Amino acid sequence: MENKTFTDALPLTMNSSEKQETVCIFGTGDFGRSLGFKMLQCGYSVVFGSRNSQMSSLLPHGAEVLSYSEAAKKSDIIIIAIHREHYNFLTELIELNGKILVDVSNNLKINQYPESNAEYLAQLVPRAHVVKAFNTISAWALQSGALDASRQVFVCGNDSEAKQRVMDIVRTLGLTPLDQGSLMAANEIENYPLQLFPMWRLPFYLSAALCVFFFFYCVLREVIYPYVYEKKDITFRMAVSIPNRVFPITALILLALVYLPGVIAAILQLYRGTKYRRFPDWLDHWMLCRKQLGLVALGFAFLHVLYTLVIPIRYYVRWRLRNINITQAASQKENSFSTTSAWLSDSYLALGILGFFLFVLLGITSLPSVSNIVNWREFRFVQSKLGYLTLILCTAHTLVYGGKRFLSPSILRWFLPSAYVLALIIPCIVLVIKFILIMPCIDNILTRIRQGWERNSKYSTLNKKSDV
Ligand SMILES: NC(=O)C1=CN([C@@H]2O[C@H](COP(=O)(O)OP(=O)(O)OC[C@H]3O[C@@H](n4cnc5c(N)ncnc54)[C@H](OP(=O)(O)O)[C@@H]3O)[C@@H](O)[C@H]2O)C=CC1
Ligand SMILES: [Cu+2]
Repeated sequence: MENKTFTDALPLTMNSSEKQETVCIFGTGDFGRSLGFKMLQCGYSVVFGSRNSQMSSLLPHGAEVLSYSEAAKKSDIIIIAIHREHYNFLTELIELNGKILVDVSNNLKINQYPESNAEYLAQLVPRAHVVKAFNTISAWALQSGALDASRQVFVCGNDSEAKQRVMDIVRTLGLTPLDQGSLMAANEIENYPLQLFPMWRLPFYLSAALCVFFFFYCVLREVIYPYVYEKKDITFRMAVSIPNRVFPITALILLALVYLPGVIAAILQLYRGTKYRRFPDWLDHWMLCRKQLGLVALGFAFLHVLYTLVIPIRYYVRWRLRNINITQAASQKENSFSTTSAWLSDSYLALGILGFFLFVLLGITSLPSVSNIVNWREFRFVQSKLGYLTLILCTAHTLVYGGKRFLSPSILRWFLPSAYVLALIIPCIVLVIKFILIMPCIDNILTRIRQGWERNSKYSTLNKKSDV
């Protein structure tokens, strides 16, 4: 990477004839310096407020350093790049009255203080207009220019003019401001950088739980059971064969779980007869992480493909094929060709390949760079229609692979059915309910509910009366 230093800061966006806007930054720490560097680059003139008003070699070239109160006089926008614990001295600065104070601070823990840092600042300097911004951008990213993943700057504040001016700065710095409303949103904005993969947590835990459960289930049925009853040591199956069951099963169940909340929501709407009631929190959260669930499912499907491709080079498989050949040669008897088996094997492979292809297509269309170029209707079409088609193909792939083998009672071991039978439960439930929901009579009611029609007309007349 190109090694930039603070002294290289040169205006990039403003030409010399334009009057440079002055911005004041309180605090010459890591963040204050990085932001100052970026602002100088973008054509602002920067004045630092500091306890030590001597110019240090660490500060960007072209910036001025003054005492806090002197610096505050230079600009009506002051960025407070100081930790909340040191805000106290700001109460004594009368120069801050009427100015726009930008709170960039973060905390070490979620909900560390009763009120957000920005609200606390607003209490300390009640006559200033406090705007929360920049806290999700790191000093390192500002300095190195590595802002690709985090160009979004959440902005909130009670004074809309102040907020607008801060958003203009954000835009000039090449970042994307996202207006989050009043200062009440500051708490959420401050908690945001402290969250670790919030939307990925449920998919990760769920897939880990499914993998562990199905792994031990398969080991019990396919390794321990033969050992107990036939004294056969087939523990080697734990390396490839069993994972190659666990991964597709996990992928199929996760894919079904992407579509399950949608059908639950539809059933809830049908039952309540209105769309004007909130879904329970767990359902809301589940709906919000469907994309992540789908991507994790795609990862497992990919693993299944890799594990399947190595089957021909496995020692056990080569040994078995050779033995069959030798036995047939010795007995001079050829196994007869079974058209049914050929059909079954080819169709489950074809279903698997097509299912995987559509799965990958679904994954690609969920990427922001792709979903941004299709409209909402096209996105819904791909994610819903194509998604269900993928689920149908993958379920059929599993069904054909198992065939009647999984369902015959003789395959029960310790009363446990094959893991594939368990894997098919949720996908089949989702597909059956979906099939019922798209039947014209039910689909009509659902469409009307979604257009705002209330089934319980007495309720709606009462409502209208109370509105009057
Ligand atoms: N570092 C980062 O990547 C990010 C930081 N932030 C936020 O920016 C703010 C500044 O962070 P950062 O620059 O990393 O912190 P630093 O500790 O590096 O800098 C804090 C600055 O605050 C000033 N300050 C004023 N009063 C005091 C005091 N009593 N004791 C100590 N320092 C004081 C100091 O400047 P001086 O010596 O000039 O007076 C000091 O350099 C924090 O609120 C942080 O949460 C937000 C996003 C990212
Ligand atoms: Cu498969």
